[in-house]
Amino acid sequence: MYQPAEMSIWRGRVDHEEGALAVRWHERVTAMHGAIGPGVALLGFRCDAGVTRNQGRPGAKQGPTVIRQALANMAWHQTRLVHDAGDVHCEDDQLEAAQTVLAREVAQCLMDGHFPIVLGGGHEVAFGSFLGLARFAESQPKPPRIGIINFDAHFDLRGSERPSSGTPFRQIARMCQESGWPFRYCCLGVSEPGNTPALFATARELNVLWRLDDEMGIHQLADSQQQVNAFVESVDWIYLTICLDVLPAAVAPGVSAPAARGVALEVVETLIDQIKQSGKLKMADVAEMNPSFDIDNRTAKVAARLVWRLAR
Ligand SMILES: N=CN[C@@H](CCC(=O)O)C(=O)O
Ligand SMILES: [Mn+2]
Ligand SMILES: [Mn+2]
Repeated sequence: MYQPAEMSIWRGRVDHEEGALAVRWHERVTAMHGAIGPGVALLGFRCDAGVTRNQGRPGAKQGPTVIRQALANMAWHQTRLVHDAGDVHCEDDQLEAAQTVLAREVAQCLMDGHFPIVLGGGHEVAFGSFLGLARFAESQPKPPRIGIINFDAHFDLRGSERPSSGTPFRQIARMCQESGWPFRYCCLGVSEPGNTPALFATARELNVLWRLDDEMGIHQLADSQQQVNAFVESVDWIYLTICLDVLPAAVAPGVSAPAARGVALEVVETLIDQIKQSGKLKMADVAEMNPSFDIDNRTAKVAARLVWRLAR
């Protein structure tokens, strides 16, 4: 289920006649195995099972490939090392097993001092990511308060028996309840037409903090920043998860459920920078990249740009 990095994917334009600073990602990313020090660890989660189970449009399995391809050609402005930590493959419908393997890999990256960025896959990636972070948290002398910040048009709080891309935060809430941990979840960019009253009721029951997409315009940025700041202040560690369908469909068409409105990229990027500057960000993932519905690699490029920014 786990496969080490396939480094042949890291290729792109070469600008060496421009001098020593003319460097792109494909010339700097190294394989995790044999890594020379802690850095950013890119880990792919190749999975269609979550979206398929959630009545969505499959294709996210190819997400990690197209995000890496888009990253490969980006200019290198990074100050830290970036390692490719390989991929977790979900075979057929073996979603739970794939999430368990992802958790193991994430926990290992964290133990080794890396900053994991997981490339999805549907949003079922979040349960594996959180499991890995929770495992690492348990190894700390003092258990940290973990806060989840999800940029998403959807709560993904479905209560279905079968895990899917629509259930990860409900699964996490259940796990927290069973373990006696508080569930701290902040969902930014929620679309009212995209979530039934039942999901809003669940969010209320679980004390979820949220902000609607139509409360996140550029003119409302200060209020959004204040809400994010208050949440960040209330926790020790942050797990950041970005569902690409939080962005307008014109910016991110390559997802299972494109957003009619969405939150502007400039707002999402500004808030991500704010979260990063807190120094509490422990890991991140980018979910729902689906190349089957992309237009001219727009979504892959925007996903890569977000990873680029997180990995600065
Ligand atoms: N991970 C995405 N989940 C959304 C999909 C909504 C849709 O397909 O319209 C959800 O379950 O609500
Ligand atoms: Mn979503
Ligand atoms: Mn989602």
